[in-house]
Amino acid sequence: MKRVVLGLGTNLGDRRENLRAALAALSHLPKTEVESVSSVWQTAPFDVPDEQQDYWNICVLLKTELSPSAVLGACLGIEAAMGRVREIYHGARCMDLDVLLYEGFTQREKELNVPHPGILERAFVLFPLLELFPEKNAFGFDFADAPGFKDGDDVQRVGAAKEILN
Ligand SMILES: Nc1ncnc2c1ncn2[C@@H]1O[C@H](COP(=O)(O)OP(=O)(O)OP(=O)(O)O)[C@@H](O)[C@H]1O
Ligand SMILES: Nc1nc2c(c(=O)[nH]1)N=C(CO)CN2
Repeated sequence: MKRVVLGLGTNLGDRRENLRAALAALSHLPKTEVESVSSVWQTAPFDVPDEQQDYWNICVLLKTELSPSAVLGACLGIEAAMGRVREIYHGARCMDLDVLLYEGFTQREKELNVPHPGILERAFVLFPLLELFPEKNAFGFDFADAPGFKDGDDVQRVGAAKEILN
């Protein structure tokens, strides 16, 4: 089993229901277990082209026997099943699933770029990620001093996933 970290974000429609639906779908993936889920973080839209609602972001740690490309395929499938439409670059979306980290795997391709190149720059990823890995982690990343924490004023903890998403 490999450990995989996904980043989820939603800022269109009912953000609570969207995160619930995505987590339910992840829990039904074959050969995969959801090991832990970060708190829900409300974050100002970062690097977007228009006026948008705040995001709700979480990170999810999975254990899986799926390959990196199968995990990506599952993420894209969940986005599609939830009705995601891609029109504008970084437009508002009901669900975005990013493969942030996959244990023992690095690939720099447009179709699958892992570790995700934005991790250290994005407060909306760093806050939930640091909750999953408060100390050392198996991915060789030191999140604690990442530059993205400078945007921490725009990040608010909504609550534990257990409370908010049950
Ligand atoms: N690590 C990754 N996780 C998810 N998708 C990836 C990854 N690396 C490359 N991709 C590719 O990116 C495409 C998804 O782009 P999408 O429109 O969701 O980008 P975005 O989420 O808006 O931007 P960003 O990647 O900056 O967060 C997918 O078709 C996928 O093939
Ligand atoms: N706060 C926040 N901003 C974003 C997010 C996101 O998940 N949260 N996702 C983006 C494109 O993937 C662009 N900007």
